[in-house]
Amino acid sequence: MSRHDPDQTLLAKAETLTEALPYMQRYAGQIFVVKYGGHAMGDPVAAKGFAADIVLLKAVGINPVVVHGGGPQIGAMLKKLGVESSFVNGLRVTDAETASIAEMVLSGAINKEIVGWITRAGGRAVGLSGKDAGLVTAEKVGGREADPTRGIERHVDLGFVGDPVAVDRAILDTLSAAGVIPVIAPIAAGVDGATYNINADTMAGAIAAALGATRLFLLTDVAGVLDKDGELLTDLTPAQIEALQADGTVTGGMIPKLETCVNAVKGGVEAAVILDGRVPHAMLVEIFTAKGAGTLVRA
Ligand SMILES: Nc1ncnc2c1ncn2[C@@H]1O[C@H](COP(=O)(O)OP(=O)(O)O)[C@@H](O)[C@H]1O
Ligand SMILES: CC(=O)N[C@@H](CCC(=O)OP(=O)(O)O)C(=O)O
Repeated sequence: MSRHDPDQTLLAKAETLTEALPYMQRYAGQIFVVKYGGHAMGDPVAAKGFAADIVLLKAVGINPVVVHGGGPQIGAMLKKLGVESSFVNGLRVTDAETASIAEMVLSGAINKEIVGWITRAGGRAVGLSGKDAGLVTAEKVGGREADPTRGIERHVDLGFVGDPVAVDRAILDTLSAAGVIPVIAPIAAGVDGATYNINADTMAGAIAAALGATRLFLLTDVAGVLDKDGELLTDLTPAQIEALQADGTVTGGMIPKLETCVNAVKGGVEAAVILDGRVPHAMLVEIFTAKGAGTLVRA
């Protein structure tokens, strides 16, 4: 066969590229915030694929901003060090020792690992946390939980758990303009100078809203939001999400995730997508094909 004979496989690949072209043109210059969850990053092959996808976004003119989690990895380190840990409504109760271990795992180990993956995939990445260049300022959250004995909610002190209350985007704009992909750990300083541990979904949502991002991607370990029969819900509005929470279809870690999506789209993000970070190139399918992947939340 000559080098120029038509090859159906190659033609299909070329068609994939032409199908992607209108999306590349539409999204060039826009910001996509990608949250990479601790559960999604477990598999090294998937992690490599994730890094290649991020580098591809940058190569076609999109400005990706990565915010990562690491809940399971913090849990493993706390266990190794013999420190007890508990969660209230999906948030880790964080005393001073836990905050320092969370910072070590998130800003130290995981952040640099992701920067390494992106570098090996041919991109240029810089790792930072909310502390760097005053990117994010945190405020202590007021935790609440149900009191089963009295049938009402009671106040619980979550310690050094923070909510992002201000985002200074200057450092992100500088990095993006220099062709660098920012990789952000969900740790920030409070106005009181203390170190706060922030839920990574919440951190990603606040950064996406502050940047006026076109998309917020939350990469996790399920195909998206599932209904009571386990079927994927491909599109949701804030009103539908409220109903899913009220009837108990959505529980556990999916609750703060959907709240983040609702806050992001109400805060000006065009759409937020929850999708499976373990499925190779799920994000590319969602961005560059008509079919899409995961659950898309729109105002
Ligand atoms: N209706 C639902 N659809 C999909 N996942 C759900 C639903 N309700 C609860 N979940 C749970 O939410 C989890 C995702 O949240 P979480 O474990 O916090 O992810 P991550 O660590 O990636 O942030 C899923 O693995 C699933 O167990
Ligand atoms: C306050 C709080 O809960 N912080 C989280 C931060 C990491 C995180 O959110 O990681 P995932 O996205 O992998 O769950 C924690 O300590 O686990």
